[in-house]
Amino acid sequence: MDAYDLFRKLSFGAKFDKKKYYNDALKFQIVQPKCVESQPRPNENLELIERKEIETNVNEVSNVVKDDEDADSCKEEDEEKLKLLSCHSEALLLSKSRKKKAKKRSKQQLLALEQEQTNHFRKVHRIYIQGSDVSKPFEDFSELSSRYGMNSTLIQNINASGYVAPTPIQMQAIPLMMERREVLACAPTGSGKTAAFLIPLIHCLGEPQKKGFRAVVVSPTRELAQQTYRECQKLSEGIGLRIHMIENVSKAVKKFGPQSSGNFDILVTTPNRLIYLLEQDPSDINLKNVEWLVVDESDKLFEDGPKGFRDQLATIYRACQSTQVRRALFSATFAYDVEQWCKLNLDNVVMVTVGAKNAATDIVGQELVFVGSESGKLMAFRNLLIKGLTPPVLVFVESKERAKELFNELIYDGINVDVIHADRTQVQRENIVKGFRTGKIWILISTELMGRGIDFKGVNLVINYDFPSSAISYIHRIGRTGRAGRPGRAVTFFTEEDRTNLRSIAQVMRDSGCEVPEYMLQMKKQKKMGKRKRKEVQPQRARISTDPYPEKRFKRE
Ligand SMILES: Nc1ncnc2c1ncn2[C@@H]1O[C@H](COP(=O)(O)OP(=O)(O)OP(=O)(O)O)[C@@H](O)[C@H]1O
Repeated sequence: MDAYDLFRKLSFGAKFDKKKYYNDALKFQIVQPKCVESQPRPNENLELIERKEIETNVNEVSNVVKDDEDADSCKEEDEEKLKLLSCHSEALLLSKSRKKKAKKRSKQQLLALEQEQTNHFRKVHRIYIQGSDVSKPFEDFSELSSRYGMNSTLIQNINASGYVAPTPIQMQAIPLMMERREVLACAPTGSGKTAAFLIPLIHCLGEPQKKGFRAVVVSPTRELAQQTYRECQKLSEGIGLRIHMIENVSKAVKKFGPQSSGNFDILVTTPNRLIYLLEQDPSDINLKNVEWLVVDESDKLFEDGPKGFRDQLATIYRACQSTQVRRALFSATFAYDVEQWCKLNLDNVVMVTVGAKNAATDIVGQELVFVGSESGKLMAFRNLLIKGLTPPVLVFVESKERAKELFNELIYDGINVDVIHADRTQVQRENIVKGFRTGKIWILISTELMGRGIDFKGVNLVINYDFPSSAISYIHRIGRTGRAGRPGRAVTFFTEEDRTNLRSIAQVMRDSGCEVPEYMLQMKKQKKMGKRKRKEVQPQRARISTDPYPEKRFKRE
């Protein structure tokens, strides 16, 4: 290859200003010589013949030289070719890697865009998360079949329950549990937490099996366990899973003990009954195949002391020995202890919070009413009755004694009222709950027993006859109204003696958009106290009575 060839190859595709560089282009044979229309001049022919002769001579000489140089020039030619080839392959590689990078960049951009959309979606629904690789929330129940292959019967059951769209906690907690992630979830009262854990649980268990219990749901009260049991039955209808409660411990030994068939899948229980069976020697219930352990009202169950379940919960955890066990904790209120425990003990836990932590649901209109004294409470209550109340109404008092006292006062007013507390028999409690649900009972007086988790549809009004002992208790009590998006109302009586908790409850009210007098928020903050001390600070309330000496203080046994 000569210099001309090489130049032609290297300049292939390049554009020259052929007018400006005509002579050079001609020299390198990039353009054809312009045709001369005129005849050659007479001397020109001679010149041409001479030039041709000279050229032939030169060619001959150069051919001789060329023969000698052939070997060398071939080598050079090869090298040039190789250079060109390597240039070409390098260019190819470069364009390939550029394409790859562009593809990667566009994939990253797509992922970033998707993440931005997900973040926006969470922001709109006030879903806050903590944890790594958090599953994408979903918007529509039908997505569960396309994303997770959810059983169509389960989807039908969800629709049959009247759940048109998922609530925010369901949007985020369901995908997490479907992907078998351990979860600590905190969402407002009445926001559908029960279905948020039951739906993925039913999906994950799949077909019924004969391996004994594969899921355990722990609730703090029997009433709540019964309610969860019913919801679980409703959602798993037609799937065949066997759901049980521990009705009677001696029957439970036969049903679930070592000699049993193992023909059961989900257990919904309070801690005490389960502990009784676990602590028999040998144990009367086997939890070694448990795949899901759900703790409802987790902050309550984590409380220690005589009313707390912390020790029982620890025993239940130990009994669920499978390395495959996944745990999920749900509550409307958040406790620092629970969060720390989850961070330490759960596997790559995801924490989900909907709305502000420890906030009252904002669809409940809340009022604080100063009633002066205990006798003032009864008057204020009767005033509300005179103005007209729309049942069902739930009234909270501090203790079972006070529940009985108020009941005895109201029963003579000819009101359709009943009372529920721990001294009533199981059958009585069940009948009362049923009566209140079906509208037979209009006003139900209760202790803290009904404060958490109970879902009475359409409770119009909650009256805190006795001031709640903490902001947490207030949030749960007033959360019995304003559920599943329906509006509600809560009236809280207070006296001079209730100033200890007034500030924190006023703050909860302000945070959920209610008006409260400024002085309440300016009151001195209470120091953190131990349980025993808090009990001592609880006001000694006068007996609820219209007898001649209602203000007489006395100590109840
Ligand atoms: N997606 C949904 N659409 C409409 N209603 C729903 C949906 N999910 C649940 N519900 C209904 O909302 C009500 C409250 O649900 P649930 O009892 O689970 O609330 P919760 O968050 O557990 O409240 P709490 O903290 O008081 O225990 C129930 O009546 C339930 O049937």
